[in-house]
Amino acid sequence: MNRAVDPRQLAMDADGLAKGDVLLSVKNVSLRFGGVKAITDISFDIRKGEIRAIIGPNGAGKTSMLNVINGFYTPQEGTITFRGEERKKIAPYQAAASGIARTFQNVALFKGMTTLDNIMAGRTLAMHRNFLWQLVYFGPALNEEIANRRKVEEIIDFLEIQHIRKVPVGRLPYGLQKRVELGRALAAEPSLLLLDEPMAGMNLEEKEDMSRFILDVNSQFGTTIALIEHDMGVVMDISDRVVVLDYGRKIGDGTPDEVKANQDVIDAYLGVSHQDEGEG
Ligand SMILES: Nc1ncnc2c1ncn2[C@@H]1O[C@H](COP(=O)(O)OP(=O)(O)OP(=O)(O)O)[C@@H](O)[C@H]1O
Repeated sequence: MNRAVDPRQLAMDADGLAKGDVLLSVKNVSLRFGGVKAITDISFDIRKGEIRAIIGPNGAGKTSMLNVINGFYTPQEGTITFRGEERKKIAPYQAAASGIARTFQNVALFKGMTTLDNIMAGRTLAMHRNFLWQLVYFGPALNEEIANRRKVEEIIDFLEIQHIRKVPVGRLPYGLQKRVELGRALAAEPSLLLLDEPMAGMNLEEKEDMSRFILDVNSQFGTTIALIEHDMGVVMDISDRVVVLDYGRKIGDGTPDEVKANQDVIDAYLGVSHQDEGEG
């Protein structure tokens, strides 16, 4: 008998989700530091295959939200559901092992190590074999090492950083360090990539390059991306959907056009220049 194949099935990958399915959902999350309410009762979701931006003024709770998603902080209330698994608490290494990778506001790399070694370090997470296994099964372990190196070289080619592969990252300009950090996160082959201000401190050309790489990671690797970014031009250009926070609360959620037309968002954030705000 010839059974009809669900076309969505063909688009599914290892996690059993198709493009557009909910990959991660944040439900009624609240996070406090003593008396400071960093996040208050926030809910939103991230769909597989999309680029989702989280925006808002300084102190709105954006980084705290990423830290909840990847297990750095445990919220006092609410839950996170990732690939259908609901959880209240997860350790960062478990989040990483389950397919969530991230970059940081201030580049987090081993500054004395080369580009190649930093990206190789990011690959460690994808190595499933432990040291004892490698001792006993030297041959397969060697093959795994070769496969890992191949993947790392693929990422280096993809990010166009061949010329700096042997350079210690501490000697690189900031824009390139950010690109290496993206490579380090990609090396783990994440299904969800969290980027905390990937364009911060970059000039226009570097921002354009980074935007292109983010779009290419999304389209070529199929990686779902959630990013925090203050450059509204970039956010509105590259994001599928945007969630807007203000004083720890969600005040808007939708496509870039919907968010741009949302009066609460205009009043709280888009109406004032972020620059002016920081200087005030
Ligand atoms: N570890 C912490 N201890 C105490 N308060 C914190 C901590 N982390 C964040 N906060 C507070 O929580 C609130 C939200 O901070 P958060 O860094 O998440 O905002 P943000 O939107 O990422 O800001 P920015 O755009 O400036 O990075 C702020 O009032 C901040 O001072």
